[in-house]
Amino acid sequence: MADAVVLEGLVKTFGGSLAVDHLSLRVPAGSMFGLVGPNGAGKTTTLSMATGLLRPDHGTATILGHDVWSDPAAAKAVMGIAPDGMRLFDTLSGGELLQFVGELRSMPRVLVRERSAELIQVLGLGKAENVVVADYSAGMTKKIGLACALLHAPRLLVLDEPFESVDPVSADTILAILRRFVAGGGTVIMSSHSMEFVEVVCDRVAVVAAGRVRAAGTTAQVQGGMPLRQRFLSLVGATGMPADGGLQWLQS
Ligand SMILES: Nc1ncnc2c1ncn2[C@@H]1O[C@H](COP(=O)(O)OP(=O)(O)OP(=O)(O)O)[C@@H](O)[C@H]1O
Repeated sequence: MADAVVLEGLVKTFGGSLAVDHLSLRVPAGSMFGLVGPNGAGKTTTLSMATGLLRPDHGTATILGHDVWSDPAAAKAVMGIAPDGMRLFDTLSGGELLQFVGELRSMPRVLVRERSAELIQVLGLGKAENVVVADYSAGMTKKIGLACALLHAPRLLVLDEPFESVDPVSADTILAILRRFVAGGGTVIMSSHSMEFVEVVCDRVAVVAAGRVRAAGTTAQVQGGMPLRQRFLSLVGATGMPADGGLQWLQS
């Protein structure tokens, strides 16, 4: 299987502190790929460098054969991204935002209208189509962000926590959309903190900690015969409450 994403030796330092440390990763085309790791592991920084939002200090990112930093237009044409906390033009309504994104992508207006109507309906945003995005709930914002990422029918979707804040019905819908996308040859990379979810949904997974890949492969390979949560904790080193019980004052 050809690789949809190839990351080689990515490095990013913020103010002398290493966020991503010579990270290399391959994501085969047609996979539903989960990127997991503790808070601050470097997932968002990695995805930002992979999608052309953040310039790496070192290393390369190649999307479907296009180098993200030497040929950004070609790379960005084939991907749809919904990064965490992405600033949307939130003074626009959901419908206007999709029109605007379509224009940025130089899509024909009729096509944008057709696809927007379908996405808004499927994602259950019908009542919110004419409401400004600033007034959306967290889950609605997630869904309109996904609609923006899907509008131009990309071949790679890069999603930061796509199911966070989303209700179970909408999560099922989003999952069905992503599965259909992958069945059609598309590739999805998603970051997530839900091990149970990644275990069920993703056919491949990479565990990142302190800016490095600790394990990567098919989900079954990474699990090594144990629940992903357990494998994750053993890979990243579980740190929890001290055995002697910290925070004694909470019981006072
Ligand atoms: N713009 C920035 N300026 C300074 N430090 C940053 C910046 N962005 C990220 N970092 C630091 O880089 C490290 C990795 O952060 P990153 O957001 O990539 O982690 P993450 O794995 O996505 O975490 P989370 O699961 O909490 O979202 C952290 O130590 C973070 O404080």
